[in-house]
Amino acid sequence: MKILQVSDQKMGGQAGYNVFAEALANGATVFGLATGSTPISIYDVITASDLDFSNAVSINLDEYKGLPGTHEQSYRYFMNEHLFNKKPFKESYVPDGMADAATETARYERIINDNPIDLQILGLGQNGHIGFNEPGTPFDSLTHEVTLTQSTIDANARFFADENDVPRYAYSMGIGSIMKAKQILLVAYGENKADAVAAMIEGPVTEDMPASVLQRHPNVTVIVDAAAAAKLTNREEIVPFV
Ligand SMILES: N[C@@H]1[C@@H](O)[C@H](O)[C@@H](COP(=O)(O)O)O[C@@H]1O
Repeated sequence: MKILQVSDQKMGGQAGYNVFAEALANGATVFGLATGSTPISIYDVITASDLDFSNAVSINLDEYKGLPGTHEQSYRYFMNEHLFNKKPFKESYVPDGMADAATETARYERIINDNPIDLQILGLGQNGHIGFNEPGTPFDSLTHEVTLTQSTIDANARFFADENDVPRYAYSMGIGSIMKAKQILLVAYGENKADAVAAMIEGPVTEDMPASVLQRHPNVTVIVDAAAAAKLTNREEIVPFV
């Protein structure tokens, strides 16, 4: 794993943009994208740039079950607002939260197989989840319906008027689907991610800590700020991004 430490999220946006732009320059045509507050600064730099990815395809990690793409808290809406409406891909796939679970998860996994992901961007849950793969999710899981944990519901409640409005289920790429990507960029900021960052990089590889599976992937870059990196003990592995 390559670990880049940035001074703040703005620098993280630049560092993440560099990884995206380099992949594109090297011929990447399929980008796996993430939602959450973490990747926003990367999308800001991408949309302000003159990068041309109008012939590339994007595939998002996950979507809340039961929210239509027009709902302001749906991940489709988020992606439209932060990236797709400003700079479109040739095609952008996000799971359809209104579709039947069995049909939609099978359809989505077929999309991933038909469009192998060159670069997958990931955020990190406070409990170490990637996509919506909560602790205990099998490492060989494919796109599936997820029951969100209380910790994830609590973390996401800030975006909804009422905690009871937070969906309890989601469709998510599985850990096996994510690990098929040729390259992975995981980004984490803030002290509330520090435990998960340390466990992901230095802890045992276990399904109890979904992101620890990345230790088995051959091409992973991690972007962290000082707060998220605070609990790493092998400090010499950390490369400052300036
Ligand atoms: N499904 C998303 C994840 O993909 C994201 O990584 C996580 C962290 O979000 P944030 O970046 O806002 O901390 O939130 C949600 O659970």
